[in-house]
Amino acid sequence: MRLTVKNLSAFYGKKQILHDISFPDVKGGMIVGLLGPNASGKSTLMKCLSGENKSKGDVIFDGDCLHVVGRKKWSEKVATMPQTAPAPTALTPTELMWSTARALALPYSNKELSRKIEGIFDALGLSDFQLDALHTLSGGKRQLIGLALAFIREPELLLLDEPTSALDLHWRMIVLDLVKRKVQEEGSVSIAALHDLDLAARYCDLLVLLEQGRVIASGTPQEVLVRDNLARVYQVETEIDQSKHGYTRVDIIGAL
Ligand SMILES: Nc1ncnc2c1ncn2[C@@H]1O[C@H](COP(=O)(O)OP(=O)(O)OP(=O)(O)O)[C@@H](O)[C@H]1O
Repeated sequence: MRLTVKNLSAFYGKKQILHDISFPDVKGGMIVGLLGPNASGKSTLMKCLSGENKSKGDVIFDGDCLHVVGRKKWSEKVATMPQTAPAPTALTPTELMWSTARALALPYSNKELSRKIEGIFDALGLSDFQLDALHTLSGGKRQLIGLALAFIREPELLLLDEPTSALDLHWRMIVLDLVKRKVQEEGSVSIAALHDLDLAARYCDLLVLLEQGRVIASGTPQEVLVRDNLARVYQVETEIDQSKHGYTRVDIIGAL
């Protein structure tokens, strides 16, 4: 599995939002972190990679070029967890999972689907809530259901738009540990838009730092998370060090 993104540009109407986005090829088993301040283009890039938004340039995954195979075939391999959690309706998580899987015509028997849903709910701590109406669940739990809906598709390319924004510290780690394990075991690729730089440093193999729709830096966390990049893009003064567990750590001193 390999994802290539070269010279990707995207527009809303006539306004260009993404400008010639390129980053190093992503191999199976890797998590890519998309970083950048509000409105830098992370969600737009996600939507281009999922095929939801039109784009120009080269987007090639597992030998298929997005702009050649078309959205329908592309979407068979891709699942997105959008920035917004599933709406707080009267549906239960179980009903939502079943209706989504059947609407997507996922090729599982009832028994297989039931087992898969059970496994995902178990991994995400949702088993006790599976028969509760969504509107009775917390924002964090509904965010986890958004992730469960992406997992049920067993995608080769998993796109996560701020997947942990509503989660507490414990669940942030559980979710990203799970994504890491999945991509490593399945050889799939995940791209996650993240605001938390320490989580990005800890879980991502490659970081892509955006500013106003352009790539400012891409590479390993050590290469991208440096004082000058963070001062330029986020207007913050930082000190960067290594935690004793070997992760890059960003100490934010203050706004510039
Ligand atoms: N549907 C749309 N129509 C027109 N412009 C849009 C639309 N969606 C986003 N934009 C613009 O595109 C730019 C990039 O937005 P985008 O949502 O991709 O940024 P982001 O980095 O994901 O931001 P955030 O961190 O706040 O979620 C912004 O200037 C935004 O106003």
